[in-house]
Amino acid sequence: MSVVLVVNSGSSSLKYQLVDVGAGTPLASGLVERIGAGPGPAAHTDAAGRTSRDEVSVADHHAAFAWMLQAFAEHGPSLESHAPVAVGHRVVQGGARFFEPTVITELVKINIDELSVLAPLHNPANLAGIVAAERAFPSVPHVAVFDTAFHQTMPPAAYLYALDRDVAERHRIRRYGFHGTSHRYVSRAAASFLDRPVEELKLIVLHLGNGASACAVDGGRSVETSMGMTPLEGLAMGTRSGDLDPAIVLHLQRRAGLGVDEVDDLLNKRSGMLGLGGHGDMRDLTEAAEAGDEAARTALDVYAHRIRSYVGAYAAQLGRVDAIVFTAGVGENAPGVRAMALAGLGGFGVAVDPDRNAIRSRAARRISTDDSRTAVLVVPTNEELEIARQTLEVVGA
Ligand SMILES: Nc1ncnc2c1ncn2[C@@H]1O[C@H](COP(=O)(O)OP(=O)(O)O)[C@@H](O)[C@H]1O
Ligand SMILES: CC(=O)OP(=O)(O)O
Ligand SMILES: [Mg+2]
Repeated sequence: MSVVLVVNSGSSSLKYQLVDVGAGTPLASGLVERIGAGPGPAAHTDAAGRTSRDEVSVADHHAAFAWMLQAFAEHGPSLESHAPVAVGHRVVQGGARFFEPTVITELVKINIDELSVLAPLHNPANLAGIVAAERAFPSVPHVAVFDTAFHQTMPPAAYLYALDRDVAERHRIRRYGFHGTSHRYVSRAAASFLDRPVEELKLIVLHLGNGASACAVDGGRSVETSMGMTPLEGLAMGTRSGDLDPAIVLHLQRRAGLGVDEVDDLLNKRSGMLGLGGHGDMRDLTEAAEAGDEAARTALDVYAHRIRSYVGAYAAQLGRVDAIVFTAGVGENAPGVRAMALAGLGGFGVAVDPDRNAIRSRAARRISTDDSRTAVLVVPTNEELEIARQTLEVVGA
């Protein structure tokens, strides 16, 4: 059995999953929240799906790992009989430097740290998780799997901003794209569902989670994606604005008197569905909209409108679309959002079947009508399994 521990360290959370890569199944998973911010929820789920919940005050990522080790010891499975052969880390920003999963050395850590200027909200937390995990698991290799890696195949026409070339190069300003691990996994899973080689397919993948991004996948390679230099660009998200006129940022500083950090906070944490509709969580937002809340309804309209714009743009870039694929928390679980996003596209050969769309399932499925020229699919993502597989490949276990 090849067991890999997958770690996704956020600024205030630690998510982990122990994966049996051969079987493709999780042996355990868990989450510690509100790291460094007083008492917060923590949960550990064992292989049988039993979840034990706790309320913990963890000061930092080291303490979060200590909680995790304790949870394994108390609730299983045992990390002695299911010892991980490697630890795979989600790292958000790999810049133009990392385009493959990479065994973590001191030099790699310096590079991840240095790339923090391009992902100040993500890379420092990823690095803190790596350092803590190395201490908890000192005798196995640690591997970084980058969100940006899959998008390194984008052509310059897609990744360049129309900025002064010297300024852009000096500051490494370009589109990097994120959620690559998910876009890669889902595009392959969609191909396998359609029973066609991914090399033959032109796909639009819509990863709609708390963060959200669209990706045009041509022959299995990312050719365009909606997130840019940072995960702020593109679709409207739970709390992030997505696309804006850049002059708005200047206006907020010049006229509204906001400082740089205040603008950063506004655009990343208080905008999107939260800012427009009062709820950053799609479940709460759709509930409010159904109860007649006008602001929530309008926010949903904006969310769907933005997705439709990207679908149209990517269809034009690809020249043909074999399938549009919904994934992640919202994409997998919110039929109303899926229907709104693709409404009115019948003239372009995209037709969602309302009955198929309403079916709740955890399996990959088709939700388009039989005569829809473009298939519309729901394909659950599994970033942890993909990270575990790539980790195992690099360490050659
Ligand atoms: N049944 C559901 N209906 C609507 N939205 C859902 C449902 N389940 C989860 N979501 C939404 O999915 C989002 C979280 O997606 P997820 O992929 O888990 O995010 P992330 O990994 O980026 O934290 C939240 O907005 C949540 O409300
Ligand atoms: C990169 C990114 O936006 O990640 P998440 O969706 O997990 O916030
Ligand atoms: Mg996610």
